Amino acid sequence: MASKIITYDELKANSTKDSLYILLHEKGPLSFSQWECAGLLMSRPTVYNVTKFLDEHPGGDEVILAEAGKDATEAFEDVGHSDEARALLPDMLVGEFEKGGELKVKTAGKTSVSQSAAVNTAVQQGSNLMYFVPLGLLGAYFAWRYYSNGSL
Ligand code: HEM
Repeated sequence: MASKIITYDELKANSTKDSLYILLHEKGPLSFSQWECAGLLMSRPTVYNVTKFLDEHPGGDEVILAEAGKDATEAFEDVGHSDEARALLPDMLVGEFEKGGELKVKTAGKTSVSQSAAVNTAVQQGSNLMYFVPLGLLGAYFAWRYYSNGSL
């Protein structure tokens, strides 16, 4: 099926209440857990026109507006939208997002990327501690045995 290609500029140009496009990675015919395993390889970045739906959205218009000009996939999936919610998407379809446009979306959202990098570093440091604390205790134990044997 030939699909319209939406550029990053078009996505940005439609980021108000009067005209709002949302970028979502369409998961295709797989169920969510299968899609999660297959990761982004199986999904296609797709643009939807949600302008008319904004007032009807059970989660309110602000949460969707906050995703304007960004990749809304994570926000959309985090909510755990029902199959009924997903079934509404085809009627709002505008087209496929331009290849490489995602890079621009990622650059535009740099702060959140660096924030998650900071979280990753913190988690990594936390798991390093998990190794160092027991190793340190073991070392202290042997040092104690060595010195206490020596003094006997
Ligand atoms: C075109 C995209 C979207 C559609 C078609 C859609 C549709 C729906 C529908 C039908 C519901 C009712 C519950 C359900 O059936 O799952 C819902 C709830 C909700 N949606 Fe969306 N949604 C969209 C995008 C978003 C985005 C981007 C967010 C951002 C966080 C969001 C946040 C929420 C929240 C928080 C609820 C829960 C409301 C509640 O139960 O109080 N939605 N959505």
